[in-house]
Amino acid sequence: MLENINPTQTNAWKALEKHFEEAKNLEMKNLFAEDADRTNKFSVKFEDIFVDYSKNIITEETKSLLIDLAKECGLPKAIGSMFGAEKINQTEGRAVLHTALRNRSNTPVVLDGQDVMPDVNAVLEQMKNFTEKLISGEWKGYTGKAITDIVNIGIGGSDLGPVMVTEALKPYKTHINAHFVSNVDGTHIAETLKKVDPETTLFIIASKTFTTQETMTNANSAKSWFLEAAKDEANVAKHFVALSTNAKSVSEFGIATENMFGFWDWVGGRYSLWSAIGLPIACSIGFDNFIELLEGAHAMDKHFQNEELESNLPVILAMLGVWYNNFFGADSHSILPYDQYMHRFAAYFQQGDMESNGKYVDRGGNPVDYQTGPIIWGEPGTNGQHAFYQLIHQGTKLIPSDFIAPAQSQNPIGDHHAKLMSNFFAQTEALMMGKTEEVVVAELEKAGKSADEIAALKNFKIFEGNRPTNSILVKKVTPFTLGALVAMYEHKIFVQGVIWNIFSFDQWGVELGKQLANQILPELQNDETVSSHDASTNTLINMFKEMR
Ligand SMILES: O=P(O)(O)OC[C@H]1O[C@H](O)[C@@H](O)[C@@H](O)[C@@H]1O
Repeated sequence: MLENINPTQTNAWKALEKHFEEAKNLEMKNLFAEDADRTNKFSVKFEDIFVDYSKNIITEETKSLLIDLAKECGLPKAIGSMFGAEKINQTEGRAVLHTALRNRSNTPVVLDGQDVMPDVNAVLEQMKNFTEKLISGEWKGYTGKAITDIVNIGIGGSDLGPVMVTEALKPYKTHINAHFVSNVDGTHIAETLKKVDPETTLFIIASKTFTTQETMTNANSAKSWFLEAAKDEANVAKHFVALSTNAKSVSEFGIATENMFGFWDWVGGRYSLWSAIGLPIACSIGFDNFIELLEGAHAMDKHFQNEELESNLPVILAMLGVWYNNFFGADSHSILPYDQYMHRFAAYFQQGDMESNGKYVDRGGNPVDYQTGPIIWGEPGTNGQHAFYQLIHQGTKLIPSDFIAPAQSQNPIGDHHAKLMSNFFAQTEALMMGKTEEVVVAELEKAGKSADEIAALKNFKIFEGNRPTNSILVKKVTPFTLGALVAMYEHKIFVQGVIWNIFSFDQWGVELGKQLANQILPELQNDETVSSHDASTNTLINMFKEMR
């Protein structure tokens, strides 16, 4: 079990507070000037991933105190508890075993006296058979045609992972086209159905609980649309499969048990792309590539489990995050992939991180008196540069950022990649080095500005610099590397949850809105004036009824 340790009461935290009083004035460029070996000291190479974290406001002392904090908060034991199948998702009484889904070494993972690996392998085998039949065209639709399109209907963890990965690995795409419907807004399903043909489309209904309003509504609409063409209910079996832990509701929906791909309550929704929820990924990039994705994640799992904390990637990234979040007061963290295919990566980790660590109650059940999970955001470079980087460079907020880029482009056209990468390198350099008054003035003089003009302009053109970044350079975004990257961020989130003394694997915060929506829905289904809510909500509902 995870211990209940208030991080702020540890010796390491107190030492960090003291250390911060000096460290907050450190200038990274001076640290580089003083130590030629800095990048060597503050970087890790793992497989085809190079993480340079030397552009952070840290010294060796900072790092060692952060590692002390991790130890004092019981991190090594907590890692053992997760991999050891202890029920560390305490508020739901569940183990946290997404690592078992990609346990390619197949060593037993024993939960409640039973090895879960035979079940994991059986579902993988079922996924393999299905994927191969679908891709080869052996699986036929109701008119005897092969399937060309899949539509995944799911939301949150049953959507974001598969979307992110199928986009990131598009260069590995088979001829199967993958579509994703998540929003209950009818537009999402309507626009998707315009693109597909009922004879050649397979719907994958993805929902861990199989009760989620959005997914069930979209699934029913898809079924009606399909039956308009296919008529006979018996045809549903050829065009609908389910990914779920809830066999009963799946069969009530009309999907045969043999077309259901199961997983277990020890797989959290936002950690489920490695499970049956990954079926659209396997259909989209082929089963062998899906296995490569699992292999990459497994390699990172082993690194996380076995590597010393000092050179352990998820631990380092997590502790840097704690440094900025809790000592510098940074309230957000941006993820900036310089890879167009990774355009949903930040969105994916918005759920991964914010649903895991957006909590104010500690493991003892009491409100925390320190900051927990940051706001996660980001867009691909270079688009972000022309949108929000202004604020990262010259705003009043400190925004630690992860820059991610592949050395090899999947589309090496002309000098596109060199240009993209020149921006990747330039941005982190600019964020650290800034631009001094001296340089600004010299530039303005060179441009022929008068002394008055220079005085009026110069402050706007100065960049303070000293803005922290991590650079994550990978050889190429392959299934293996992507798997490793995703697992790296997953474990980073786990480490931070351990430090912040919160439960990272429940998500009670999504319940209240759902409950209230369920109460409001019947009120929208008649024309009566509503008066059961607060004045604002009543006015809005009644206005809606008038306007519709
Ligand atoms: O797969 P399901 O059960 O449809 O849940 C979809 C999503 O629902 C809620 O928003 C949360 O519980 C998420 O974690 C989950 O991913």
